[in-house]
Order: sequence, then structure tokens, then C-alpha cells
Amino acid sequence: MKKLYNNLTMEFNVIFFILKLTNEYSKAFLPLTILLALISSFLTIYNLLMSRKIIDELILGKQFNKLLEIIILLIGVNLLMHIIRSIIFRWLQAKNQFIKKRFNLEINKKTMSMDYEYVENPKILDAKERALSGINQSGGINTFTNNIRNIITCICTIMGLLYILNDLSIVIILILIIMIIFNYIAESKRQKAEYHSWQKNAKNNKMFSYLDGEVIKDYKASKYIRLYDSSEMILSRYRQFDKKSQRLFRLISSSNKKHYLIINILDYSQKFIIYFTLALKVISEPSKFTIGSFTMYTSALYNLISSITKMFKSAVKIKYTCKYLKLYKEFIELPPILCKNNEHIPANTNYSFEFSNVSFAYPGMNKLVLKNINLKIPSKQKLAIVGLNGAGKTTFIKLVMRLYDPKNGEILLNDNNIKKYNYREYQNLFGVVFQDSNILSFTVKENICLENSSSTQNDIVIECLKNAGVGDKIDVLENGADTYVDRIFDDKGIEFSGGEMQKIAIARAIYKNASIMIFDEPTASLDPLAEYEIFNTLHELTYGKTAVFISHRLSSTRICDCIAVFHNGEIIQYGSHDELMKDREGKYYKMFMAQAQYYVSNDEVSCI
Ligand SMILES: Nc1ncnc2c1ncn2[C@@H]1O[C@H](COP(=O)(O)OP(=O)(O)OP(=O)(O)O)[C@@H](O)[C@H]1O
Repeated sequence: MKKLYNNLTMEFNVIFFILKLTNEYSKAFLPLTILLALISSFLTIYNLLMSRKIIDELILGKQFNKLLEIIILLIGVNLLMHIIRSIIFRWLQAKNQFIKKRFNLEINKKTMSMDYEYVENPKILDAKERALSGINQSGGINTFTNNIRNIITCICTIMGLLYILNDLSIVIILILIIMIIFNYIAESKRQKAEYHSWQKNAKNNKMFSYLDGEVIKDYKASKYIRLYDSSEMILSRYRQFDKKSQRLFRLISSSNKKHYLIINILDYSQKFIIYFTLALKVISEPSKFTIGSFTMYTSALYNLISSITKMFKSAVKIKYTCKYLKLYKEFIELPPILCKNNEHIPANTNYSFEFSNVSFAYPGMNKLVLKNINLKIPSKQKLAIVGLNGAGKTTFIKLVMRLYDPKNGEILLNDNNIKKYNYREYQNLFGVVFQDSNILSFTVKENICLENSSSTQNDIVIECLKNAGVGDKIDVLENGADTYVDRIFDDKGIEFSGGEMQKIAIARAIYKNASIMIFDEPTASLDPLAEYEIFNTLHELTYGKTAVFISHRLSSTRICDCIAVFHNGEIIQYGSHDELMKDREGKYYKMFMAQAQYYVSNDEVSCI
């Protein structure tokens, strides 16, 4: 009983949530849905009453003028109602598509705004896929709104029909209701089986959308596909998952067949009962039950059954659509993980950080990726972080930028815990360049400012591009900074090299003119000369700013005031380049020498 109550509460919450959003997206949608439902049920009742009138007039009254009057009225009202109904219906159908798009957009908005921790959580990404399927595929938002309309139509029609049938035996009504309940159970089972099959198919759909979207449609991957001759391997994945999907659809179809058979048997039994009982009535009480009444009652009972059945079916559909839409609601309502306060960051250009006993493990993992980190980054210091792969360097800067909060310990900005500051303001302090430049297929200018370009000043963008070392390349382009990256949206778009993309990403950080600069292997795809130039540029650009550099090229640490050597999530060495080089047994010395060997002779190395 409690489970039933919980389920009902959940379903009503979902229905209310979806209706509320629908109403936000279109104020006229729900009122017009109700109007359409009212027109449909009015027509059913009206036609029933008129059919009795016509038949009785034909058999008993036999007055041509009166008959003509009734027929003209019947056709006139039907014509008018049909015109209004089809106008509303077409409008609702078009609006349905628009509303579906808005629901999709809401998922995209949530994906871009939810805490970063969710973005790196495969379970949440899976939930997002299921939420998307929930509004677009099985069930779906359109099915939901259509069924809501069906239910309103059915309720209004049932009320009208019960009024017409009020002097008919209650026993017939009861028998019919029992049959309708069986019908409901059969339909319920069918829907349940379909829902479970759909759940099983979610993994296949995920693989299809991955193959379609990220492997095949992303034309950057096509280089690998050609050069490694991997199309057969990808197609075999397609076939493998296609087979699984087909097997599932066959299962759904065969289980549907059984259920539809039961539903049909019940339908025809109901029809038999109606005709048989009413025929008996006409024979036994001919004065009360005219032929017109017989026709009207038959149609009314038949309509009553179909309306109640349709109402149950729609209720069942809504019940299961709610399961899909619940996934949508859950995704949209994912609560924030990080505690976000609202204190303003005092206007300042001197920002110092302190990590105090900070430990961190990724959510769901036991292993600490950072262990008891104690580190001060004084204002305007340039700190280099070095270490082997997986040492925890990127994780460290994720904590600095508050993409995650520490598990233990605290991070202080000018002696205050960073958690107390307004989150947006806090993140605005940083200009960042990551290893993956993430240049979008927009114009160069849009990539630099990442805002609507109308408010962007062209000369500032050009200046930033020049400072990042890619100004010459942009200067010679016909459309300058308005040139598209890639040719997906514009034939005149430009395919930049990996290094050039990285320079554009650096220009993006320069444009932001943030107080604290973070560079996570910013020169990973640059040639040695470009790297040298960029480090000189970054040296100048970060003058008077607090900056953190992560780089595997240890020569770059020379532009930094201090170096922290990370190893297995701990800081094992800290000091300036010269200080660390003095410790010949230290990790830093060994890493530096290992790299230097490739560039200078052994004699020169020993002089460093
Ligand atoms: N989102 C994540 N979820 C779980 N574990 C993660 C996640 N990101 C990183 N890790 C793990 O945390 C550890 C530290 O990763 P991190 O990226 O901080 O290392 P790094 O020093 O920057 O390495 P690299 O030099 O290769 O970039 C690694 O063992 C990595 O597998």
C-alpha cells in the first residue's frame, strides 16, 4: 500500500512538473488542449442525441421539414466543430515539436551548468542519456501531452454518457466495468514488458549515439578511421549492437502479440453483451425502448466502454511515460554538490592561496589522489608543478579552481576559505589554458571571447592573438578573426594545426585578463621554437599575477619562482630551480637531467 502511495505521489509530482514546464514554454498550450478535449467529447454526446432524434423522426414522426432541420443542424454543428478542432489540433502539433525542443534545451542548459563533478561521473552521463531518451523516444513528451488530452476528453465524455445512460440497468454497467478492469491489467502488463525491454536497450542506444555522433559524424576522427583502416571494426560494432537491438525488438513484438490477443477478446465480448442486452430490452419493453433509443444506447454504451478503456490506457501510458520523464526530472533537478555561498571577493589584485592539509579522492573512489597537501602560493608568485603522469597535478588545479572541493583540509584565498565566496566570482578570477585546447567550430573571435561577439572589440581580439603568436596567421585571412574554425559551418573555414589551436586557447586566456593564470601543459602541442616563444610571452603576460604552470617540459620551469614536485599525490620537493637542482638524489634533478640528455651533450649536462 505504501509502495502504491509512493508511486502515485511520484507520478503526480512528475505530471505536475512536466505540465508546469509545458505551461512555461507555451501559455496557450494547456488551455487549448483542454478546449480540444471539450470539443471532442461535446461532439460525441451531441451526435448520439441527434442520432436518436433522426431515427425516431424517420420511424415515428416522418415529417420531412423537421428531419431536414435536424440533419442541417447536425451537419452544421459538426462542420463548425471539426474546423475549430482541426485548427487547434494542427497548432498543438506544431507547438508539441517546439515544446520538445525546449525540453531538450533544458537538458543542455543543465549539462553546461551542473557541478563539474557530475560531468566526470559516468553514472550521471548515463542518466543524461536516459533523460534524453525519456523525452525523445519511448514514451516521450509528445505521448505524454497527447495522453493528457485523451484523459480529459475521456472524463468529459464519460460524464456526458453516464447522464444519457442514467435509466439503464446498473448490472450491465458493472459487468462492463469488470471487463474494463481486465483490459486494464492486460494493457498494464504489456506496457511493463515494453518498459523493461526499453531499459535493456538503453546501452545499445548509447553505443549507437556514440558511434553516430562522436565516431562517424565527427570528421576529425575520420583521419584515424582511414589511416588505421578501422571502418570495418566500427561497422562490426554497429552490427553487433544492431543485432542486440533487433533481438530486443522481436521480443517486444512477440510479447505484445499475446497481450493484444487478450485485449481483443475482451473487446469483442463487451460488444456482444451490449447488443444482446439492449436487443432483449427493445423486445421486452417496445414502448419505452424505441429503435432510436436502441441505437443511441448501443452507441452510448459502446462509447462508454471505449472511453473508459481509452482513459485507462492513457492512464497506463502516462504512468509509464512518467517513469521515463522521472529520469528527466531527476536529471534537471540534480542538486548542486558544492556548497555555494554568496560573499563577494574583495576587489584586489594580490591573490595568494594556501592548501592546508588538503586530501582528495575522486567521488566513488577510495584511493586518495592528493594526500595531505600543504602549500602556499604567495601573491604574484609563478609556481610550476611537475611530476610523472598520474601524480595529481591536474587534480591539484581542479581543486584550486574549485571544480571539486577537498575531502579533507581547506583551501584559502587571502586567508579565507574559498568556499565562502560567490562561486561565479571565484571562477572568474581564473584564466586557464588546458592541454586540450577545446577550440569550437565557431569563429576565431567567438572562440577567443566565448561570448556573443556583438559586444567584442575586434582590436583587442587581434592583440591577444598576436600576443599568443598566431596573429600573423589570422592577419592574412580574408575574414580575419571572423573566420570559422573548421569547415563544418563555412566553406571558407580554416583547419588550424594543433599548435595553432593551442595558441588560440592561449589568446582566449589572455583576452579574459584574469587575475590568476593557470596553464595545464599549454605548450603540449607546440614545436620547440613556438614553445620557447610562448613561454616568454606567458612570462610577460603573467607579470604581476599569481600563476600556476603544469608542464612536462622542465625547461619551462625556469620562468617560475618556485617549483612543487608531485609524486603519488604528495609534494615531495619544493623550491626554486637552482635549489632543487642541488639535490642530486631528488626526483626533480633526475627528471630534468633525463630530458636535458636529449638536447645537450653529457659534458654540457654536467655543467647545468
Ligand atoms: N575524473 C576522475 N575520476 C577518477 N579518477 C581520476 C579522474 N581524473 C583523474 N583521475 C585519477 O587521478 C590520478 C591523478 O590524475 P591527474 O590527472 O591529476 O594526474 P596528472 O599528474 O595531471 O597526470 P598527467 O601528467 O598524465 O596529466 C590518476 O590516477 C587518474 O587516473
